[in-house]
Amino acid sequence: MSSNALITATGLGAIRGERVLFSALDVSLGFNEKLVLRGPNGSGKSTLLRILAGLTRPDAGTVETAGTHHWLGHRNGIKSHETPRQHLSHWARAWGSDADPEAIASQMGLARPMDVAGRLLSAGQKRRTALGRLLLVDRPIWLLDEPFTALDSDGRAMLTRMIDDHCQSGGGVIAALHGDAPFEASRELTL
Ligand SMILES: Nc1ncnc2c1ncn2[C@@H]1O[C@H](COP(=O)(O)OP(=O)(O)OP(=O)(O)O)[C@@H](O)[C@H]1O
Repeated sequence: MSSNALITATGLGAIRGERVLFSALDVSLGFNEKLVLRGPNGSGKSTLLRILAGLTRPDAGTVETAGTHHWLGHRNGIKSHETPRQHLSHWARAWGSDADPEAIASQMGLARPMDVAGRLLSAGQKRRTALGRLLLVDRPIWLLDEPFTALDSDGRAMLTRMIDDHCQSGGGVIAALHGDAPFEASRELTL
């Protein structure tokens, strides 16, 4: 693996049913890089992110990583009874984080709904809660599946700053996106 890479994936292939989603695909992510994944619905962006996160085995190829990752899928993963404070506290404990979950929730614009159950949160509040997990522990690789979904303009600006800060401090991001990227992408990969 290149010493300049957070991720080096080589010869990746994924077959779903009769369909080859991709084959012989090489993907790399360098330090400070923002790689945007593009492609129509069903082209395999989520599948590729899951493979890079080690959640799904590729049908061909290898993935090498030089660090830990955060993966954020389409679903926010917040239980119906769980408040933003409880959700972030749970993951802070699970990951041995020293971060203050309440401070992170506030930073994510969740001071008001801090103690509101997940089932009552708006779509954007749920997404902000899920995004707060990225700040609980410092992991160099962020794998984000349509992370701007449901965010208002302030939320989009906030996530853009988070991504910029993360990459400026040596991390890398791969994000599947539809539409314009609110941040300046280093590279794009179309499936
Ligand atoms: N476990 C599975 N079994 C069968 N087909 C699957 C499975 N997982 C994914 N697929 C199919 O693989 C294709 C790629 O799905 P994927 O979610 O990776 O696409 P995507 O590019 O992320 O799409 P979108 O832009 O709609 O989110 C789809 O046609 C999907 O139905």
